[in-house]
Amino acid sequence: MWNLARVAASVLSRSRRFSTAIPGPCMVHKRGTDILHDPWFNKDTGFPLTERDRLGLRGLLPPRVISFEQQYARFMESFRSLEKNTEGQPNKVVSLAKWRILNRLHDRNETLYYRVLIDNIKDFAPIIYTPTVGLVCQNYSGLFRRPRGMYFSAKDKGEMMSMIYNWPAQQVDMIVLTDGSRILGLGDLGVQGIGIPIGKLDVYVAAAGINPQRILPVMLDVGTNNQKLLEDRLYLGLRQPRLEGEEYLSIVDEFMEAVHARWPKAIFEDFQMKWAFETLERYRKRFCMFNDDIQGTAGVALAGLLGTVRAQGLSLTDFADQKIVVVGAGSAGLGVLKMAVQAAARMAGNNDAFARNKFFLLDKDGLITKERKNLDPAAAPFAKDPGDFMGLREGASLLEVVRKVKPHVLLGLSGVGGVFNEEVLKAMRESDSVKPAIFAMSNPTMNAECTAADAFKHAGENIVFASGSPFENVDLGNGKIGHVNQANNMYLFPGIGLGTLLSGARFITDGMLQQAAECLASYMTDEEIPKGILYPSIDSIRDITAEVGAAVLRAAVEEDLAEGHGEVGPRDLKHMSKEETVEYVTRSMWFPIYSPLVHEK
Ligand SMILES: NC(=O)c1ccc[n+]([C@@H]2O[C@H](COP(=O)([O-])OP(=O)(O)OC[C@H]3O[C@@H](n4cnc5c(N)ncnc54)[C@H](O)[C@@H]3O)[C@@H](O)[C@H]2O)c1
Ligand SMILES: O=C(O)C[C@H](O)C(=O)O
Ligand SMILES: [Mg+2]
Repeated sequence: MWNLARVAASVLSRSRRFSTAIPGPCMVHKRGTDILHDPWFNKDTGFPLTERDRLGLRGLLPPRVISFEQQYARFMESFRSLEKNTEGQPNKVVSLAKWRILNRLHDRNETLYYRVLIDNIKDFAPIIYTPTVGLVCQNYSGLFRRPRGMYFSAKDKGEMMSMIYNWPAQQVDMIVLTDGSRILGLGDLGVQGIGIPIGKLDVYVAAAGINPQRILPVMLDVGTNNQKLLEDRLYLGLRQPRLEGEEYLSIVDEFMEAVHARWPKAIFEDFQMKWAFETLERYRKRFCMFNDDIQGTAGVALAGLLGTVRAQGLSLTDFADQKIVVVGAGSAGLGVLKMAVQAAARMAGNNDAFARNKFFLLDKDGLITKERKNLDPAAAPFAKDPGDFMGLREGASLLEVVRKVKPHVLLGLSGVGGVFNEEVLKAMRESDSVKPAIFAMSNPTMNAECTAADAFKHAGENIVFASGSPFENVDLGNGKIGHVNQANNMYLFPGIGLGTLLSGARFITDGMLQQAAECLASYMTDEEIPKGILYPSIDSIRDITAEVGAAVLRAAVEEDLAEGHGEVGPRDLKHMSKEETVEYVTRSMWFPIYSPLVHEK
């Protein structure tokens, strides 16, 4: 059950900072320029003289040794001057320039890259992740300089088991995989979608402290149906239409078996988008995997929805009475509905039918009812009986639904920018809630269902607002601020991944995901919530991830799924208190500092 007592405990733990122990030595099998060209080991001008001797680097670098702090300051200075020099230029130009400077550092020196990323996560997350990552994917073939991650294509059929051994790392803990068929709200971007696994795994490193030597971004290229890309002479992917049906699944099956054979404990995240539900069902009991668009998004949205109940001064059990209009019946929207209905049903004493009654689902053809032709089986459980709510008919428009339902929450996961137009937002003024909530969760920024400014302007100043991509807070005048929340699955996926990894569980269960959502929901205090602050600041993402990771780990222990990780076995995990589990998760996070390098043949 949703437990407000957690709130107090979680606030206490927020003062705790992650520790930075003195690093142990790191074995390296290379020497000389090979080390300088390897971003995992490269320290640029930071190699101490003794290490330069040991590793055959003397003379390959300018003589002065620069400290890590100085290197950090130098990078930040160049970043700030780039910001200044690009002031006033089009958004796209500025965003790509910022991405390039970070990407160059990523390619050269990962330790420094992840350190600046962690320390400046609020500023840099929008560059390496949403929304700029969308722009990077759209332009990937032109931006391409060097590969990152692995590419498996339909042409590799029969070869994947051996290909997987081409990856240089001995151990991989976390894999993010896409087939590029639905990249944010930008559609099919084919091989260019690799930017998403790269960006998500950067967030895994920054937020969850997954060791960057143990991550693997993967693109599964089965073709693209994007005609523009197929005709683009720079396009780097397979120039063929997407494989479908059994042909498609046989490629994914082969890939899954190949990876599992080498790293049976690796966790997969964010599975194929178009095939999201089918692959989730197909693999979730055989492999340690989850689908972030379905499951991560659901948890983050649910945490926000529960926050809106608290913001209205109601008790959490009142969630069961909230009327929620979900716009978008894809992998994300259906995932949110499923989890929200389960939570509402629990609160209403397991009355599933009662809970469903309060949810309204729309897609591009309007309100989904049981009369819908070719009703998607995944949407069927949420389809309304036509006419049963104030005469709402099959295909009713969003405006009509909002006007009649007067929902407490309007939640968009449609991928369509601007569908919450002025009329729809104005209709939300008639909401039955004292603090109506508007969640424009589609990414990137251009695809958000509305902007933050429009939401406060048209729906009123008393709303609670959340968006998938970041927006600035809105100045409402007279010293009042309209707070903008970022309802993005980045609040949960790092903790789900890290908690699962440390638990050693072989599967990710609904119970583990529910605990993750519940943990995030209880993170905000009773002082913050009435101000419309539903999620913590991204600045505290490591602390949040430690809490979420611990919640996931403890759920795995409770379900008897935990097999332990490294030296810490299942019995140790069982005996850890909640606080000790959070400490353990925090201690397990990799933190970027230069380790002494020792050459080994
Ligand atoms: N904030 C987050 O954490 C988060 C997480 C996952 C997905 N998303 C975003 O959600 C969006 C959708 O993702 P998805 O995987 O569900 O995509 P999808 O393609 O599976 O589903 C899109 C759905 O929107 C519906 N739709 C299209 N046009 C519409 C319109 N004009 N009015 C109403 N509905 C309309 C479609 O019919 C479909 O049901 C994307 O923009 C994605 O970036 C955000
Ligand atoms: O990538 C994001 O920012 C969130 C989500 O996974 C999405 O697909 O939009
Ligand atoms: Mg996604």
